[in-house]
Amino acid sequence: MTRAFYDAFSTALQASWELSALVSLLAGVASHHLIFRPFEIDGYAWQILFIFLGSVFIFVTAYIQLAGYGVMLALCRVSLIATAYSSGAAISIFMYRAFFHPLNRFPGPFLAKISRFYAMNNAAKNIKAFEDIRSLHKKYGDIVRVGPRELSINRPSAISVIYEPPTRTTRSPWYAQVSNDVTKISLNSTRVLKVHKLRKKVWERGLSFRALAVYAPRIQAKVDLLLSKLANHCGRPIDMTEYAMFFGFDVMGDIGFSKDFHMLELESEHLAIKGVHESMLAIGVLGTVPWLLSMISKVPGAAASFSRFTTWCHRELQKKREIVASEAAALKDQDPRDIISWLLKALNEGDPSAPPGEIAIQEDARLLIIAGSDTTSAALSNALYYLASNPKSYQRLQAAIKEEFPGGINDWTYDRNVPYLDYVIQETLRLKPSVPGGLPRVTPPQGLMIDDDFIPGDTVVAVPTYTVQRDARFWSDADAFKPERWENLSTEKSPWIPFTRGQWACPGRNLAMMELRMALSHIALRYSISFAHADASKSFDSGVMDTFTLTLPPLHLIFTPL
Ligand code: HEM
Repeated sequence: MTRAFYDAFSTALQASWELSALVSLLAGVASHHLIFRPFEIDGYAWQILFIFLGSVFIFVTAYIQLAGYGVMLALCRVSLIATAYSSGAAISIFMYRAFFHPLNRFPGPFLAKISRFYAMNNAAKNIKAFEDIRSLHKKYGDIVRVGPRELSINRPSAISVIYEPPTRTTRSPWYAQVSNDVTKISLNSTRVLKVHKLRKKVWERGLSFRALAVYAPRIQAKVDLLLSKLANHCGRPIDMTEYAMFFGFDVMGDIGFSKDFHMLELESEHLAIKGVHESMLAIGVLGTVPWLLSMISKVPGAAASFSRFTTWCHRELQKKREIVASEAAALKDQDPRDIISWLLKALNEGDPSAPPGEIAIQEDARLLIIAGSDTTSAALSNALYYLASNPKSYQRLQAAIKEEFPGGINDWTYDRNVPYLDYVIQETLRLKPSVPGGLPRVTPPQGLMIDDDFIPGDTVVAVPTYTVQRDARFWSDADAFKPERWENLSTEKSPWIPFTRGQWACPGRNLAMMELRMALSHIALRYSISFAHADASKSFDSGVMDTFTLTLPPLHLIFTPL
């Protein structure tokens, strides 16, 4: 058998140059249809590259050893084979995507059909993927082919079909950038429905109303600290993007780990958090081509700045473990005091909803800081931007809060409901959702129907959050900030999805609302707000970047005491 293979291989090597090129070309076409197309290879880019290079090496050696070629001739011959193979694969990919793909009946830019590099090129130009998608929908309609196998679907009816139970969609390969191994990834990267559902339970406990009651005084303390910084800057410009970011991370450090980043106190960014922010731009651009981001993130040193944050999280997790172990007996009947302790408690008690392994809890530790900080900070800055831009809405907010708390700040308690405050937050998250892009899901093999449109199986679909939340067909005066519109609207029945919906929805929604309500009501009771200079409003609005979460430019405001 081995001998027969050896003889056949040697004979094949002797084939004419034309025949070798033709066979290699066909092998490229076959690889596309038998491997690249049916299998999810996004996470294996390095392996594929190494197999390709390894094959080149084996062929060069074989031509020299078995066919008696000189080195130069062997290199030329193998270059021809490699080029023919790559061309076969590339031509096949191009032809299939451009002319034979089941998504061909959906409109979209021609280059988007061919490659995700189209989206990457757009994202790299202005880092405003959410605006790019909105323009595509204006041009092409409700369903746009935004990638070879990607559809963006700007319809309220698509929200329930794609995201809400009993949807049969799953998370797309975008979520597999770290790994597909459920023991090595965070909740947010988990794509297996059953595993995700189980893991989500412990997060829901750690972010339940009962848990929030334990965290509330510490959030209040951070609000007080933020207010003291505003008092120090009274009447002078302050960059609220920066201070809202300090606030968001300090809160998550505290209720996530019972650890203080001291960013508000020191008025500077913690080194570990700087690492996160330095990586955001790359995520915004490279995230448009998931296999490339996955590939680059595996290059040693490529994620150096992010690894400062990873190191911080691992160290804090380790310390926390020791604290939880030493306090276990004393605190037996008490609820954990921070989110990571809920996860550790589940792990220690063998609860099936605990992170399934050491790496999984490390990933969750990172997730809890990242998911909870920039999202809430962006919402706070954006709310202040809209309130400064719309003095009437701000006065109405102040009046509504004063009506509930006639004694002012000393009278304030969290348990009293101020509907207009929630309308302000909802309207802010409608116009500027902290996660503005559509969250990609894969349709089940049998496909699915959205109204009368059949979406084929294995298609990556998403409802573009920013676009659907600003569509004039679903919102009157869609681009205007009008908190009062929420008097007659429900967040669940409108195409309002800043926290997304269903099983994958944000478990931190109530915590975010708590932080935002506390911060905004305290500010409204104490200060009037205005822009620091004529350009402050415009430059803030136009400088927003889509780096998966929003990255905001400086927001220069002046707070004047009432
Ligand atoms: C205004 C603030 C916030 C917004 C707009 C927001 C939005 C979102 C969105 C859209 C997702 C889905 C992401 C995806 O599927 O890829 C998500 C997931 C998540 N969020 Fe939030 N979030 C906010 C605040 C928070 C806070 C304060 C926490 C607290 C830790 C948090 C924790 C999480 C977690 C753990 C997930 C992953 C959920 C899962 O995979 O099932 N978020 N968030």
